Amino acid sequence: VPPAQGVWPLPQSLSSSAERYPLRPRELNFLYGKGSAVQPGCTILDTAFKRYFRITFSGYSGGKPLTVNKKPGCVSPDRSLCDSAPLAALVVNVQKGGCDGFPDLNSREDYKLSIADGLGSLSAVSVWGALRGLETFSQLVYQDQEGTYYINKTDVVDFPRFPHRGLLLDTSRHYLPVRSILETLDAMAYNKFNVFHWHIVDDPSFPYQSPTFPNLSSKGAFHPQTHIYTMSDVKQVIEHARLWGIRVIPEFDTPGHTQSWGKGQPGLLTACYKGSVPSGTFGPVNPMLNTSYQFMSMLFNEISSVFPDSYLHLGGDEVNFACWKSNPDIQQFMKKMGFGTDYRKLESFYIENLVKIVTALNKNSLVWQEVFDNAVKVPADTVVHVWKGNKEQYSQEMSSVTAGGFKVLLSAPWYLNVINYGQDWMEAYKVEPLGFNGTAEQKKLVMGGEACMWGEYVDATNLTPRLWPRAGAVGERLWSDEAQTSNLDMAYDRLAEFRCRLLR
Ligand SMILES: CC(=O)N[C@H]1NC[C@H](CO)[C@H](O)[C@@H]1O
Repeated sequence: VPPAQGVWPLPQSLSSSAERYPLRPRELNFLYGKGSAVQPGCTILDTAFKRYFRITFSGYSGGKPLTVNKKPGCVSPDRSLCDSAPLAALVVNVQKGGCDGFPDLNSREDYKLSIADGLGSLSAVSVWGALRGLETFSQLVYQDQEGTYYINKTDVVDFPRFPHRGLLLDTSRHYLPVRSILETLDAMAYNKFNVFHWHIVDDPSFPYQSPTFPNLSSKGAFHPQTHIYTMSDVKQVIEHARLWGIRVIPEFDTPGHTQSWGKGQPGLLTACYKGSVPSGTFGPVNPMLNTSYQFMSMLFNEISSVFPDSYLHLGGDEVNFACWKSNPDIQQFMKKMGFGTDYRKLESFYIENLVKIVTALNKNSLVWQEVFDNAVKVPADTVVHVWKGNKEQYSQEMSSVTAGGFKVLLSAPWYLNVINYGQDWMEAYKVEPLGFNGTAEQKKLVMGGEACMWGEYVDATNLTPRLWPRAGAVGERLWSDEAQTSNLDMAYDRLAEFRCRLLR
């Protein structure tokens, strides 16, 4: 694969020529341009320069400068006469200042990269775009058979097709050690993903250590000391992600998927009944008790200060009404509220109250599609996350949600926890997020999507091989131009090359 074609995801525009420049690792400098609004001392780029030096020259052992080799077609016996001068520097110019912030949905990730006449120049509007350009630069460098590093004369103008390009990890079905999360963030950056959707708690375990409610993890985690995320673990993940330009959006899924919550917060979940007596099992959060909302208010108040992103994912998926139906107090409450026997109204009552709590904390909400399907009244800027059904069903859902005026994210065809024999990356690659019936206005409401790796059968032993390079197919679909990425054979060659890079 010609090196420039190896860049993954494919840039919006890339042109390169046979002209190439050798690179001497010990002589190449990443420099801030004189006019750059960002200068040394910007942690994000200072650390990125170091990181990308290691990544670009990952095969380099620091030995003597490698012999400089022939330019193609060079006939002089004196090899040194043949090569162009080595690339001396990559000069980075960032238009807007700001290095101590966090990426968000509106961050500018576009950049321009040109390698010509022995000089590399990278310009970007923000540091986040500069990070994307550094990733592309690192993928343009290659070694010839003698090990000399080269980069071809190249011009790149690039920007993402969608602003929300996410990956969900589920740390409840199986605990994932922090190092697995950090490694995943690194691989996400190589694929230009920019959102880590941390599905941090669920039915089986509650590993998030809440300073406000320490019993939630001490009673609800798989192990109260070893299978938890302390505040410093959480802050380490958030900072590591920030340095890569990746947002961290936590999901505390309620009212369903909350079995582990009940261990540390007695009285929070609905007691299920068998006839007229409690069965001893528990169901969704009890939506009729004020104590439930007081608890949620305190917990989400803490979560809002721990996680800086302006979005929180509230879940709202797969609420099983059977337990609510069995409980005589709930039955009483349904009558009092005039909900009749429509338990979707009770679910809406709960979600509406929760969204009010979260909105009061100045956070925007992401919710799974059931919240929309059950006609829950939510603020207009709530993002609906489509996850159910086959192509026909999720396309219909995308159409309905955007017709309702809501922003939308697509995950349904990208449940990578579902594995098949062979090259199933192709199915993920062929997805067209805008392939539903709708007006141009509706299409503008598609913020992007997320690949999901649910943890029922995934832990640190198989997470990475199950995720990569399959998730790369989603990464290219969400970053690159649709028309330029419709050929599976070309994608195969580039993805194979990219996988080799990942293995370095
Ligand atoms: C929104 C959503 O996906 N909810 C559940 N659906 C099935 C998944 C496994 O494929 C997980 O169990 C997940 O918790």
